[in-house]
Amino acid sequence: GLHPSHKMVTIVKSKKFREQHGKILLEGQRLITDALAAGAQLQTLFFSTVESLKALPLDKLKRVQLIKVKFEEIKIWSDLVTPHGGMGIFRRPDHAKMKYPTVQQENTVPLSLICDNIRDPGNLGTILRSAVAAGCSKVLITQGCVDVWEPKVLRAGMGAHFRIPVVSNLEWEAIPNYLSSSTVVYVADHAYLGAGSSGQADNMDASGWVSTRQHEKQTETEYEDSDSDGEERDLPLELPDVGSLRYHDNWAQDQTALVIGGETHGLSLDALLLAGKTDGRRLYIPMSPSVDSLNSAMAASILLFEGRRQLLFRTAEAGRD
Ligand SMILES: C[S@@+](CC[C@H](N)C(=O)[O-])C[C@H]1O[C@@H](n2cnc3c(N)ncnc32)[C@H](O)[C@@H]1O
Repeated sequence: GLHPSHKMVTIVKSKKFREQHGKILLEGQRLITDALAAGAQLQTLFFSTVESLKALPLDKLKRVQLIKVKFEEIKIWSDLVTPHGGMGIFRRPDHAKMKYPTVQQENTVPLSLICDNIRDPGNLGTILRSAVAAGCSKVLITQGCVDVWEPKVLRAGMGAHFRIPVVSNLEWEAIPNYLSSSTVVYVADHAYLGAGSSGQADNMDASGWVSTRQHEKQTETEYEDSDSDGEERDLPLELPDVGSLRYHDNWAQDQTALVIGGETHGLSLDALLLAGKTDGRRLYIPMSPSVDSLNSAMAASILLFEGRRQLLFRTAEAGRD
């Protein structure tokens, strides 16, 4: 029969357990090492050979419950093809208490990523991996997204969770608390709406919204889901008139945040409202007319690397005079 730990691992893999007990499961030597280096707290480690233990920082294993199991058992539990280095049960990391790699911190640009309704774990992990590679300073993840500690997200993230602050489970109202007050929020949108009347202060009423409703079709299809949590809320009578820029136009100037929408739900109304409030724009990657939209992770990568390029270029320009 199976080792009693089998049940334990199966349970730790469930979202309910992660939420109720504040624990996560990490597999493989690389991820476990990354997590330990960032200060995540390992509680229980399942390992199959003493060899695999040696690859881990021994000083960090002092107060850890070590459980030796047969390699065959780890293979049954693991999502990895070659699950060397075992499986560790960690306390769910608190971004405020983590220590991220210095080389990563030295290479960030003032670019934050906000994930909105990303439901697919492979996409979310891929997006995190790109965000780290593009030198984002942090990633904010709203409640409409898949759990960032789900094994598939961790696997696709390739250690991204332990390289920059990833703040998850956020309500939209809390997002501004994680952005400096000068941050301009841009939203990735596969629909190109033209310049809109954004920026033309004479069209705006006192609240900063403009009162033209140019894009009837979009307001009906894209935002149907924005209040599906059953909560009654006062929607603005008009959508904020947030105009579009192409991704290669100048947008990343100073403190910048980028919102990426989900696979089926797209952008939320909250995202657009925040873009409107901060004088941001929609960002559009021009596509062949036969294509409706790009995959969320693909769009995120293109925009993040372009944002990085623009931010670095501006810094270089400023440094010259
Ligand atoms: C698959 S698309 C969303 C499609 C969804 N059915 C909808 O109606 O909104 C996923 C997300 O990727 C981003 N995206 C996709 N294609 C894009 C493009 N060409 N330009 C800018 N962002 C794009 C947007 O943030 C979008 O919400």
